[in-house]
Amino acid sequence: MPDVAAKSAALPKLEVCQVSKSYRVQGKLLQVLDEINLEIFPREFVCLVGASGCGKSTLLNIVAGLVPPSSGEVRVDGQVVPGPGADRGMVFQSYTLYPWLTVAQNVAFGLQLQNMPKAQQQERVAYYLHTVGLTQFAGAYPKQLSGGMKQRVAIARALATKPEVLLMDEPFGALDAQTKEQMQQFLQDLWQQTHITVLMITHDVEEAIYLSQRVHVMSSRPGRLKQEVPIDLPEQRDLDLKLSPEFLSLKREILHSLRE
Ligand SMILES: Nc1ncnc2c1ncn2[C@@H]1O[C@H](COP(=O)(O)OP(=O)(O)OP(=O)(O)O)[C@@H](O)[C@H]1O
Repeated sequence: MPDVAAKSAALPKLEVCQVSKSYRVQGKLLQVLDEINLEIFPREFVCLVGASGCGKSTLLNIVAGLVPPSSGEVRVDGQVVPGPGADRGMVFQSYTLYPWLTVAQNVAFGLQLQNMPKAQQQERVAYYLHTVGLTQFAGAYPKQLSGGMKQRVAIARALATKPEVLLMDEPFGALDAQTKEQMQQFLQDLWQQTHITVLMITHDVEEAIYLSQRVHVMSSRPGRLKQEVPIDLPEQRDLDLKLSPEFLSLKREILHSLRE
């Protein structure tokens, strides 16, 4: 975790500046997000937690450039981002692999769009398939994979273009409890290896604490960031940590904040 001095010296990797979002629904203005300000520093893993419908996906989609904000802006390395870009890799909750492409072709998809030479693509794909432990499944099709494996392919695909920030929208929300815990351990280990900057949304408080250095709690209607909770737990984590008094105390604090 960046200590306070190191953090203040570093420039933010990702900035969400005064972002608000409203939709017009049946002639009325529905304010979904109200003046969201957020800074994420290089190598940080930050989670947003909030009740269903509080605007988490809307915020992440704005950061990804998939939805325009009504006001405010998003910056990566200090530059305003006007739309989607290879600097932000995205992993969604639902499986978004192309069923007609093999695992390796799915991971190569963004590289092809960048017109990367074939040999370099193969090298990059092999590296990221190894990173997510799926080398043996390079030639398999998505329908031959379990839910957890599909999400590992989606993560490899998002990482393959070497984004500055990885954005994750409830990536384990569709998995059973046991697979979900395995994937949390997998993502924790992956982050230890790559130290990529991550912004993830989840409504699973334990998952947020286990994975992050900071958790932001969102309130609803309109969505606001109401509390920032630093997660002062050791960087190296295993699942037993979830039973420790420090972990349970953080969980209590965040659950209380969500209920207020
Ligand atoms: N395109 C849209 N038009 C109108 N309203 C929308 C649109 N997209 C989202 N909303 C509304 O914005 C609010 C926030 O939705 P959003 O999906 O961002 O919440 P969320 O916190 O991600 O919810 P969940 O955890 O259930 O996925 C909801 O009330 C939703 O109905």
